[in-house]
Amino acid sequence: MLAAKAIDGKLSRWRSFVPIKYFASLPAFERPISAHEDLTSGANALMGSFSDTFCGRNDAMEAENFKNQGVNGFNSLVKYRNDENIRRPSPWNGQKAVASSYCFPNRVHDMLYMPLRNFSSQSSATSFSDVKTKFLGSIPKFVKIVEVGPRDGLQNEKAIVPTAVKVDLIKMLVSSGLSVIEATSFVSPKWVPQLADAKDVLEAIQCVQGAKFPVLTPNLKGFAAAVAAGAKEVAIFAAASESFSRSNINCSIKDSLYRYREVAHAARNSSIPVRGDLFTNFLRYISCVVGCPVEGAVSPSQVVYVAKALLDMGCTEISLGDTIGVGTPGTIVPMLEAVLEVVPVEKLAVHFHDTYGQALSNILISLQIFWSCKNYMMGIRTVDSAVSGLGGCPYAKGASGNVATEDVVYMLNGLGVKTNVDLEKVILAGDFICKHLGRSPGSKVAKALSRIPENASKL
Ligand SMILES: CC(C)(COP(=O)([O-])OP(=O)([O-])OC[C@H]1O[C@@H](n2cnc3c(N)ncnc32)[C@H](O)[C@@H]1OP(=O)([O-])[O-])[C@@H](O)C(=O)NCCC(=O)NCCSC(=O)C[C@@](C)(O)CC(=O)[O-]
Repeated sequence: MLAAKAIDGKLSRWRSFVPIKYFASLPAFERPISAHEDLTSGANALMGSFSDTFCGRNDAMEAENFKNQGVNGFNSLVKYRNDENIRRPSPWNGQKAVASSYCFPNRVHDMLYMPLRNFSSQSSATSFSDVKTKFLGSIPKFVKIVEVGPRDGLQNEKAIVPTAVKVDLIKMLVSSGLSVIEATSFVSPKWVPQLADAKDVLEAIQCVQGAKFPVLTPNLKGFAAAVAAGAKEVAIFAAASESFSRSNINCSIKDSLYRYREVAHAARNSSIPVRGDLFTNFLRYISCVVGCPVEGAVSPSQVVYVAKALLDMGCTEISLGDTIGVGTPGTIVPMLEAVLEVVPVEKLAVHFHDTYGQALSNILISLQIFWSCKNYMMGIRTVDSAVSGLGGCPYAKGASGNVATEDVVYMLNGLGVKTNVDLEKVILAGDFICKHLGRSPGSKVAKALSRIPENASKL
């Protein structure tokens, strides 16, 4: 087991830019711990919130004991509090556990947190709209989900997925209502052999109606090949970190921007009718927006520099990628604030990997964020995700999958945000590709629903 100090040292790589103003209302312990707040003061704060919660004298003594044991005590305190939460009635909302016992037999923990809603992710409580206005007012009514599984997901698979399976997956995703599906990449097959069939995939889905199929293009060669295969939208991908740029596309940030200006120029000039339609969109990525596998924390100013360059060259949408999934709301908010200074909110998208399990909270804070000085009253409206949480980047060691589309849809349904995506159909698509890959679904929602008897679910 790693010593606590070593873990703390590793984590401090990602902790440089912690804002307090967005989190001022959080209890001290739940506020992001900044570099100068150590675990012992976290234990102090936890003890405070713990004592508030349980009030009893024994609890206070227990908490004091744990506190005196330093870091180990901190962990024991968390465990003690969790155990007590299970043993006692839920202290936060006073609701009794009502989940039908046959759904989660012997799962006291699940039952305590199960809302009184018969497995629906959507609140039926009348007071929910008040809560929504108070806390979730800036959340858009509609969120566009950009499905990146067939590209970001499959580029990272050890086994090469047959073209026909990729095409079937894309068709299933379209039938679920997803309106933008990143289909593949026109990159060097020596670098990403998993997507060497880009031309065949794109040609095979030309007749599929109902969705857009952007493809990644790292240079003019990729752009030309994509257009020849029928692409109507291309996405470029720059990095906010110098080292990642070199390992991912073999050139500096500056050189990559030069290449992308060439692609942008070609895109603008290619009012070439592409199989009947005009070439429409030129989009997208900045990788490593809060952390780089080589350099550690990435400063918001580096992201702003690249974002401004992409905007100036004509990108219609800029997706901010936490490529290795190290961000928390504590680092995502200052990065977004900085980028919103130069890019209008309606042109931004977020792209989170779930390595540390932070993706949904990062999405939620991105939907909530608004830039009061400029009167943006709504947060970000475009979210990337991958069916079944597929993904990772072959050039970002340690990056795990993208946030799962199923989990994002479930959360947005729960918030009453429209996506036009049918959760059940995405789950089927996830099941299809996971069976092919020989693994169980990476989506928590898909896993949970697979455990519930069919007639118990009202989703
Ligand atoms: C950019 C290059 C091509 C430079 O690679 P290079 O080796 O520096 O390029 P080069 O110009 O020297 O060419 C080398 C060879 O590649 C060929 N080539 C050159 N370009 C192409 C092309 N477009 N399509 C097909 N072939 C190409 C070229 O013709 C030549 O072939 P050879 O003469 O040796 O036979 C390479 O580094 C590359 O393909 N990198 C792509 C890496 C990649 O796809 N990474 C994953 C996507 S990024 C990501 O996942 C992050 C993101 C977007 O999801 C956001 C997030 O998660 O946060």
